[in-house]
Amino acid sequence: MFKTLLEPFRHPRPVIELGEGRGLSSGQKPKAAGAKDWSSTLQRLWSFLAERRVKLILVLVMVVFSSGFSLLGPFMIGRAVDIYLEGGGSHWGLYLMGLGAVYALYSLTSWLQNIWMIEISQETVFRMRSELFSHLHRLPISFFNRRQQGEIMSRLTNDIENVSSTLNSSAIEIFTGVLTLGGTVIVMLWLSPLLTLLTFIVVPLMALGMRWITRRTGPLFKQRQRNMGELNGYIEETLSGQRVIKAFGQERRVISGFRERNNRIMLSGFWAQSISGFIPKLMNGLNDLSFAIVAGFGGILAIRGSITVGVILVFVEYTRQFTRPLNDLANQWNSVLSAIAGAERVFEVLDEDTEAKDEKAASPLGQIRGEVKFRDVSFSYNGEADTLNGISFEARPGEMIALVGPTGAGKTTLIGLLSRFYNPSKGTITIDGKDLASIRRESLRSQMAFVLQDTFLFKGSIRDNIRYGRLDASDEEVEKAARMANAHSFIMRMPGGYDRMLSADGGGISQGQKQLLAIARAILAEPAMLVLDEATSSIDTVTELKIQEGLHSLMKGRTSFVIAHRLNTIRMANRILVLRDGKLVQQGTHEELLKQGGLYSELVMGAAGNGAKRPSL
Ligand SMILES: Nc1ncnc2c1ncn2[C@@H]1O[C@H](COP(=O)(O)OP(=O)(O)OP(=O)(O)O)[C@@H](O)[C@H]1O
Repeated sequence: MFKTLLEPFRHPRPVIELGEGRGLSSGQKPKAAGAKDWSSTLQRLWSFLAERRVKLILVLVMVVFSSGFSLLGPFMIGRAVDIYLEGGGSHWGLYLMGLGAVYALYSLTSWLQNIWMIEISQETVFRMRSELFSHLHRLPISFFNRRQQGEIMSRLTNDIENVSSTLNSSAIEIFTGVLTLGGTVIVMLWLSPLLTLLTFIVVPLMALGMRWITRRTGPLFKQRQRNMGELNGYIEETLSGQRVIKAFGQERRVISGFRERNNRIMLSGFWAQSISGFIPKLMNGLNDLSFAIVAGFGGILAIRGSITVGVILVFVEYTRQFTRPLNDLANQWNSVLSAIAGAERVFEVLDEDTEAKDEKAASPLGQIRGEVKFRDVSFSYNGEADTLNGISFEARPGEMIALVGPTGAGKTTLIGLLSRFYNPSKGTITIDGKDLASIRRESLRSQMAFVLQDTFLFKGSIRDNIRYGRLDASDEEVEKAARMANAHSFIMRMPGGYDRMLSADGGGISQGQKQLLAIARAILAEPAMLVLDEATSSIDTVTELKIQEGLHSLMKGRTSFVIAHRLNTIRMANRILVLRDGKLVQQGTHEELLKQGGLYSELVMGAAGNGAKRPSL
């Protein structure tokens, strides 16, 4: 066990900010965060807090009061003792009554500062969380291509929670600590500069000890946050991949993968907590030392008559008060480090570029006819090799265009460009003669509907899932769309009909039924243009026929782009685009292309050999 725990020290893991998911090559690893990064993270965190500056000022005022009252307490005790010893009558009793009032006010001001600080911290993390979530939804598809969902979620939950709990508890402690420390030193110097200097002997020792400890714990807290993100990513991936894991009997491997990641969290957590656990011990030891110094030297000074016994009492109490905030600050430092690590990971996502902004002059599209032109369009994912190369074609309004070609030919990428998920690196795409780059994304996508292979259904009723196509559609319109999509009869056969609740991602219904719901959803949206990715999974002939009919009603009068896998669909197309290695190698109707021979004929022959049902088109 101990050998394993020592592992991070023998082979320190490289600092990898976003793990493999981010797609950074080893030469691109981000730098380890230094003090400069911390200060810029703290500045940004401050910019969030500063929005609540009025409340913050109130908290500070309460901190000043409560610190003042906590300083006044021991002073009054000392005075009461001195007055009693000097035989000063009943004055000492008045001091004790005043002491009661001071402690009551101390409790009130502490309570107010706590309540207000909790409010500030909750509002701050609420804004951070909202900003992060809306930023995530403005990020380009390429961002999500590079990352695990669970890792992203960990930033929204764990990391923000870390910031929240530190703001809740540590911020007050730090304000109070600094103020109490300052106030204590001033009063101590006023009472006895000599004793104060003697108390200060322990300060350099404290600073050295703290430096030693935090230098070790800081990176470990950061590591723990990263490990937590990694584990969450792994959990999400393995839960959503349950079917594949079970089908390939990979449970053991998955569990051992989990154990490995869990172990990393345990190790970084163990060392971060264990080393930071030395802080109170160190502080207590040094506290006792300064206590002994003050008591010993104070006693000598009192015997010589330079100070009173009351002053020694006050001093002993102040010595405790002097080391306590230092102790608190030291303890809070670790949680501050952990919050900084969390905030850094949140800001990292906030710094990601959102989808390239629409050009200033970008205009809304207006109702489109659906004439699409690609002019010498090229595109590359990584800025190196072209995924699409010199593509030119035309789709007239209402035409159905089938995209065919071997796997990896670039069919999905072409559709991605048409929807402006990506921008072409060369060439232009126009809709009704307008350059896509000059059209607002939102107005473009609002006129397009997508029926993709991996139809996504949300947790909710069948009706709500269809209504996702047009939120203001009435129940009658929803049912009409379902009838046109051929989905009505299967919906009515289900218990609950349209109100039947689906679990997340349409659990509880078949692939074919999911497709029919997706078609109904698209029909309801009444788009001017359609993008269909025909399912490759085999569906029974009856359902397939229903899907074909549903698609037929959907495509009528709409410019449609279909990534087609079935000969029946392809034959229906007004034009077929044949892609190979990112190039458009042939285009025409089914008959024209068959006459030409070439890749299309080969694909169709292969398909025929395959039983003509599922060609590898
Ligand atoms: N996000 C991405 N980042 C980098 N390369 C990608 C990305 N998506 C696809 N590619 C690459 O681009 C090429 C074209 O992929 P695309 O998905 O467009 O092909 P496809 O014709 O739709 O294939 P399939 O029929 O298998 O779905 C492939 O070589 C693929 O590896």
